[in-house]
Amino acid sequence: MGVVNTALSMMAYDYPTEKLSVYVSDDGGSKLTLFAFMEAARFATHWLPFCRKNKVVERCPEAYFESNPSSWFPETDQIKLMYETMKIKVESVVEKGTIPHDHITNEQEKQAVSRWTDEFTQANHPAVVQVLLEGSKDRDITGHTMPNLVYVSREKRPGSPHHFKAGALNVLIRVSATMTNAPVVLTLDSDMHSNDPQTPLRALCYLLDPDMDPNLGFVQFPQAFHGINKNDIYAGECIHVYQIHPIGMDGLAGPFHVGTGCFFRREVFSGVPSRTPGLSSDHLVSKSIGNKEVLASAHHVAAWNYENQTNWGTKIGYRYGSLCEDYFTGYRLHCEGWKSIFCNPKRPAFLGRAPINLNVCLSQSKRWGVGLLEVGFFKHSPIVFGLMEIGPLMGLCYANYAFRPLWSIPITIYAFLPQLALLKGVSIFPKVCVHSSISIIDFRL
Ligand SMILES: O=c1ccn([C@@H]2O[C@H](COP(=O)(O)OP(=O)(O)O[C@H]3O[C@H](CO)[C@@H](O)[C@H](O)[C@H]3O)[C@@H](O)[C@H]2O)c(=O)[nH]1
Ligand SMILES: [Mn+2]
Repeated sequence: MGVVNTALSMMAYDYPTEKLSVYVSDDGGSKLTLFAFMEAARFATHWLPFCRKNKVVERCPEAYFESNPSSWFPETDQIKLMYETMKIKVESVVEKGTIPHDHITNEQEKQAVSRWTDEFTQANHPAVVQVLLEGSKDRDITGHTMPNLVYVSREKRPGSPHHFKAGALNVLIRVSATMTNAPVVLTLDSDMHSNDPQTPLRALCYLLDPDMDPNLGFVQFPQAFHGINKNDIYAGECIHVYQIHPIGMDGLAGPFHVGTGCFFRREVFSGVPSRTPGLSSDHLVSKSIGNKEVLASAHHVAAWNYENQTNWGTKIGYRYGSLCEDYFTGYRLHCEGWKSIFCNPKRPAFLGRAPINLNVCLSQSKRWGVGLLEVGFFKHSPIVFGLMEIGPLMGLCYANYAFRPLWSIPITIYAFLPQLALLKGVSIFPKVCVHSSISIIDFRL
């Protein structure tokens, strides 16, 4: 239900629905996820007008109902019941691992689910691009246009590299380019939700401002979290990464990309003209997203071998080669001359989940450590490539992170050495001579 809430909170943005398209990437390739989104699409036709009519600020349904809103509207009980029913239905389907026949209500849904044949596995399956809501056709219960909602599960074949999240995002960039090709793209992780319906307007204020540097490539919002334990014992909030350093970098070429909560100009991903003419950032999509041709090209660009012999991952799209694809991609964009801006409104634009147990925390730290060193010690190292491309200060900012995992060596030594020295009675610090003298500092007012 987490990712359903992510999508619903974005679909309910205060933004003309006919100009809004939400693409969901399911890297697990599960028909249960597709089912959850079919249900979400139905619920959205009630949720969106409810939020609009009552000017609800908290547009993530789970967070809204959890917050026990003080201003209870006449329809709140009804919509809450609707949400709870959907949640129970989806959770029971996920628990059973299969979708009962009576849960499939129309031919279109039946056809979509039938693509999960016996051979369909998580690591070996064709691309699935399913339009769940089509702005030009679907209406909410008040007759208002719905935003587009598209489910995407890219093709996976055993033995072929899929490049983790960077690969998934590149597929979404291409699929959205063939279907709607909006000039601004927001990326949001599945463990986050929008916390402020005005956020697109804030980002557009920067991106559309004629006085702004035309090289402004992305507007980065900080990551903020909910559900962190009181003392945040695993330092999951990472305030220096998400709040402090970006403010400093904002005075230079701009903050780094932190993987989520970021509005990009689509152009930044185009790098050089791409293989399919329809994928250039300025082409206008004239056909509806349900059109057969459009769907065919969406499936084509989500194929496992589409990127072979192309510049995807090297010169265009999210860059491959580091487990920290966000840091690496932002860095390469800065090196190409793009600028970024930090937008940190009082009410957090997005809220997400941070690691709250040791296991998750360690595996995240390990992944980040490996990802950062992959940048530090290879071809595009900030201390060589970076210093030349973005100058000493930005180069230093990026190098600070690329080599940060090396701190683990002195820190580990420091954690054990004093205790060992104490047990052995060896002094590890230089001896200090204490002279028997007394100094008096006399302050007079
Ligand atoms: O093969 C993969 C792996 C991950 N994801 C998605 O990537 C996102 C982030 O993954 P998560 O497990 O939440 O990683 P975190 O460590 O919490 O993520 C932080 O660090 C990542 C870089 O390591 C960034 O991409 C994230 O934006 C940043 O929040 C999620 O939406 C996943 O669904 C994929 O789509 N495919
Ligand atoms: Mn996460």
